[in-house]
Amino acid sequence: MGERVVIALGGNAILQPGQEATYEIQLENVRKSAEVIARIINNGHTVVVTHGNGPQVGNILRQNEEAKHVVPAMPLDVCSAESQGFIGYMMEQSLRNELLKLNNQAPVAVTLTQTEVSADDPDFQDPSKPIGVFYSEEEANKLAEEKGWIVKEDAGRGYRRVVASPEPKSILGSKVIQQLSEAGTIIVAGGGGGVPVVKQADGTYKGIEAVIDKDRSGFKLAEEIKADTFMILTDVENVYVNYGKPDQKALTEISLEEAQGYVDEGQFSAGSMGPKMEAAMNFARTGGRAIICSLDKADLAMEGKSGTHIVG
Ligand SMILES: Nc1ncnc2c1ncn2[C@@H]1O[C@H](COP(=O)(O)OP(=O)(O)O)[C@@H](O)[C@H]1O
Ligand SMILES: NC(=O)OP(=O)(O)O
Repeated sequence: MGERVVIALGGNAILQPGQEATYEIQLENVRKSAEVIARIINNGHTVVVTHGNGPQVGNILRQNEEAKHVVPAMPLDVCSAESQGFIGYMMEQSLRNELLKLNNQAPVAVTLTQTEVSADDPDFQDPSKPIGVFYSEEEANKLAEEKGWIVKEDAGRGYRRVVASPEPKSILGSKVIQQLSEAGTIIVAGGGGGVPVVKQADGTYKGIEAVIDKDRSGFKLAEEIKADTFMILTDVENVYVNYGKPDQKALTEISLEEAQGYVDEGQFSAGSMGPKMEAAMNFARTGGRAIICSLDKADLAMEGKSGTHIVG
């Protein structure tokens, strides 16, 4: 039977480290992702796609800062909204085109989503979210000094600028996303984690400068719209124990208890697999099906034939 599945697309699905961030390269990456997602839809599932924006929002922020003497610079929450629009445009068009190739007429829509966070979140004091391009340690330190950036090492892949990444508390408008999804519409939502907003004393919302982790917001979205499955797509086929060591072992199906044991052993790096495992385990705790798998084999993973499955 068809399931309602939230798919969180990793940064690699839009731009791989080292690739030039041209429109053409990003569109082709998105098209390839859409090809796999279209197969899942064509197998009878209703998909809500959510995606990262780290490279894109970093580049948009930089464009704003470099051109601020010509055009006023926009704050980071507005850059986040711009990145959602940009990636949502590529994703909607690519999904529709790939579905058409399969003679599938499923309706596709993008919702520009806001995500509530707390202004008191500790990440505002010690930012952790890498955005934009990668630098050598030397280049990164020079930029930090010149521009007042905070830079950190990103999961062994180089140095990047970091910004605050508060924990998502709720997805604004998730009811509408749920209704559309229950009616069979394919939705792109919560892109880049959603635009971060805070609730004010009078109940109104306003933007706050941060970038939310899309695996954490993807879990919130999957929970709030009561999805059957939450699937995190990345560039490795499985989650591994002793990852990168000669005795690394692929995990195929693990219980929450087993997963917690590996978390306690420190098996999952903070800047990469850690947040994915945290999000997948949180969803499994709600009784749903949680999968971490490679983008290329997402359709197989959906049928239980690939990836790491965490069961509650
Ligand atoms: N235990 C582990 N098992 C599998 N991959 C791991 C593990 N620990 C760290 N990783 C790394 O996590 C990466 C995926 O995280 P990340 O690059 O942040 O994903 P994405 O950009 O796709 O969201 C993999 O490419 C791998 O190098
Ligand atoms: N917002 C976010 O998590 O982006 P990346 O996945 O690109 O880091």
